[in-house]
Amino acid sequence: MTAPGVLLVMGVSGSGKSTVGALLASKLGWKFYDADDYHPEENRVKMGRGIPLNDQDRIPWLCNLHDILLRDVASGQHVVLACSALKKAYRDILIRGKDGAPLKCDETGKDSQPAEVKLLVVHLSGSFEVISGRLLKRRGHFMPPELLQSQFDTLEPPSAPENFIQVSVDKNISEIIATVLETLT
Ligand SMILES: Nc1ncnc2c1ncn2[C@@H]1O[C@H](COP(=O)(O)OP(=O)(O)O)[C@@H](O)[C@H]1O
Ligand SMILES: O=C(O)[C@H](O)[C@@H](O)[C@H](O)[C@H](O)COP(=O)(O)O
Repeated sequence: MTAPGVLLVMGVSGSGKSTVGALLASKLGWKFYDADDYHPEENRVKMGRGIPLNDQDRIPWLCNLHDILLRDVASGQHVVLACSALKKAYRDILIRGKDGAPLKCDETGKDSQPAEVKLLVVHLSGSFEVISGRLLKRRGHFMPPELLQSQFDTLEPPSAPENFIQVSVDKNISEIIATVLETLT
């Protein structure tokens, strides 16, 4: 497979995005972003109070991430992004920004290309039981485990024509990493 500009590691809270994403970035020598680090304070406070985010809360956050990805990809930087990206519309924003794919003109203004991010989505998929068990053991994180049901309710697993693979969280971390790396080669 031609390497995508960006590997998006997505899934509900506790599915392993941060752990898997950071390891993949380190193995690949790619830059790593954890989308959690880009939430505005009000989103963190809201989640910390046990209130799920809504589209209004998430869209500006995703637009900001799209801009960061586009900037990196344009400079030839490959990136791994760990981000919940629960809905297809959210993944579309990561790829194209909020308003679809604006045309990016070259200096002469003659040729243009869509300002899209080429994404391979890695969906870490698992049961409520397995993931809630992991969240209950996780310490020092702002996301309360009680919000997990809302994450499952919101989740739209990727499907064709999205460019994606689904990997079970029942595998151990090394197996997950190996599966993703095999897909990339
Ligand atoms: N495949 C796995 N097998 C066992 N434990 C895992 C696996 N993936 C993640 N974990 C553990 O589950 C917890 C949640 O993982 P984390 O990477 O924080 O998830 P997320 O970023 O999706 O919220 C962490 O304690 C992590 O060590
Ligand atoms: O879209 C969302 O509702 C948020 O992104 C939400 O998913 C949250 O940020 C993380 O799930 C918490 O962090 P972890 O995913 O690391 O638990």
